[in-house]
Formats: sequence, structure tokens, C-alpha cells
Amino acid sequence: MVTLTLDRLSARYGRRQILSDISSPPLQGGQVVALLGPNAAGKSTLFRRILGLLEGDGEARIEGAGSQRPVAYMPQETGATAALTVYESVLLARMQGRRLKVADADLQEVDKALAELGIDTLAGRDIGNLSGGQRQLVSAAQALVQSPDILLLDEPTSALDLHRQISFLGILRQLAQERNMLIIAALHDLGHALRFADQALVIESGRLVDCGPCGQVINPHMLRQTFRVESRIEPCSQGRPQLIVEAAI
Ligand SMILES: Nc1ncnc2c1ncn2[C@@H]1O[C@H](COP(=O)(O)OP(=O)(O)OP(=O)(O)O)[C@@H](O)[C@H]1O
Repeated sequence: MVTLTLDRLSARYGRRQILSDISSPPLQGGQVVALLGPNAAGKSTLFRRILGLLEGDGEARIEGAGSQRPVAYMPQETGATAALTVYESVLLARMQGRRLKVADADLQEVDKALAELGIDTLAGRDIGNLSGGQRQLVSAAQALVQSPDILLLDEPTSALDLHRQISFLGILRQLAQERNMLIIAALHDLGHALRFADQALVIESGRLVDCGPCGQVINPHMLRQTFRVESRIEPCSQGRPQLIVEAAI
């Protein structure tokens, strides 16, 4: 099973230090990890550092991966300018770094990714003409179709309506378990994190605040210190923990 361990990771843009000394226990395949932190905390930078796009000390150690390109990334910005259909754009993402010839298995993976995310009806549409939410789901399909061991998603639900946020996060959770895939999703909705993620990794100003099971890490004290809100956590009618935010402080 794949694991990702952050070992005293740092990152900088030029001379500007953004991340310092971020460490985690091994994050394991089959789990969803919520990456949490206020605006400008360094969440996207952490993804870029894991992807090897930025320099810095320490390392993001990947062990037990089954593929040569173990990490797929869905960026925060999902603008599409190329004149491609949804199907073509997802197939192109599938073929990145692979042989040039498209095999039947590649086409099946594209069909599967579109169906899993409920966007198979968009297959023939021009990607430039999609709504923001549709584009975000296509972007998720482009990452998923790469069959990664580790899937990094940067605010994947920011453009989705409430129904699609819930169903999308539920699908991700299921896929993580079925494929033994590690999913790390940067989320601003801590209620979603509490409901769908197994672990939470919280950063603030480029430093680690806490990393561990969501039920422990997401608590009123952390929310007050890091997110500057008063909150409480109560069980909902189905017994799941529910975050209630009282006020910004
Ligand atoms: N290309 C860049 N060059 C220089 N500084 C950058 C660059 N990208 C981001 N930064 C800076 O790095 C810091 C962390 O940014 P980052 O995008 O990682 O934060 P984030 O936690 O993802 O924020 P948000 O929740 O607002 O998306 C910010 O101060 C930002 O201004």
C-alpha cells in the first residue's frame, strides 16, 4: 500500500520561505486526508512541493507506489482554453507520460472516470463552454483517469452546488477505499472535512499546526486559534459529528 510521509518539508518561491519544517506520520492509501488552513497558509504550495515543482529542504517520501507516475494533481484553477471535447481532454490527461498509442484500456478508463463522477453526458461537449461546476468535475476526472496512487485535489468542491459537494466527496471516499488510493484534498469547509476525511493536516503561515484523526484535530480550540471562529461540534440526527460555527472573532 502506498504511503506519503512529509519529512521536515520546506518550500520557497525564490528567496521567500513559504513552508517550514512540515512533518507528518505516514499518510496511507485508502484514506482521505483533509488539508486545512486559512487563506495563504501554504496549502497549494504544499501540493506543488509534493509534486516536485518547488525547491526546499526535507522531503515528501512516497513508498509502496504501484505506478511510475504515482501522483496526480487537480489544481485550484480549472480554466480551459484548448479546443477539445470533455472526452478528448480526459483522454489526453490519461495519456500524459504514457506511450503514444491509445489502447482500449485507456478508453475504458476515460469512460469509467466520467461515469464515476456522473459527467458522462458531457463527453461530447466543448470544454470551453462548460459551467464552472462542470469544469471542476472534468478537472477531477482528468486527475482520476491517471489511476494515481496519490490524488492531490486543491479545493475540489469550491464551484459545486451543495448536492454535488456531498455526492462528490462521498464518491472520493469510496474510490480511496476501493483503489487503496491516498487522497489529499485542500478544503475550506471544515464541516465537510469532519464528515468525509479520515485525517486532517492543518497548516498556518506555512507551519504545521496539527496532523491526526479528524475527530481529534478539528476541535473548537483549533478553530479559535487557527481559523478565528467560535464553534461547537454536536452529533447530527444520524449521529455524525457536525460543526456549528457561532461567530468570527
Ligand atoms: N508563484 C508564487 N510566487 C510567489 N509567492 C507565491 C506564489 N504562489 C503563492 N505565493 C504565496 O505563497 C503563500 C501561500 O500561498 P498558497 O497559494 O500556497 O496558499 P493557500 O493556503 O493555498 O491559500 P488559499 O486558501 O487562499 O488558496 C501566499 O503568501 C502567496 O502569496
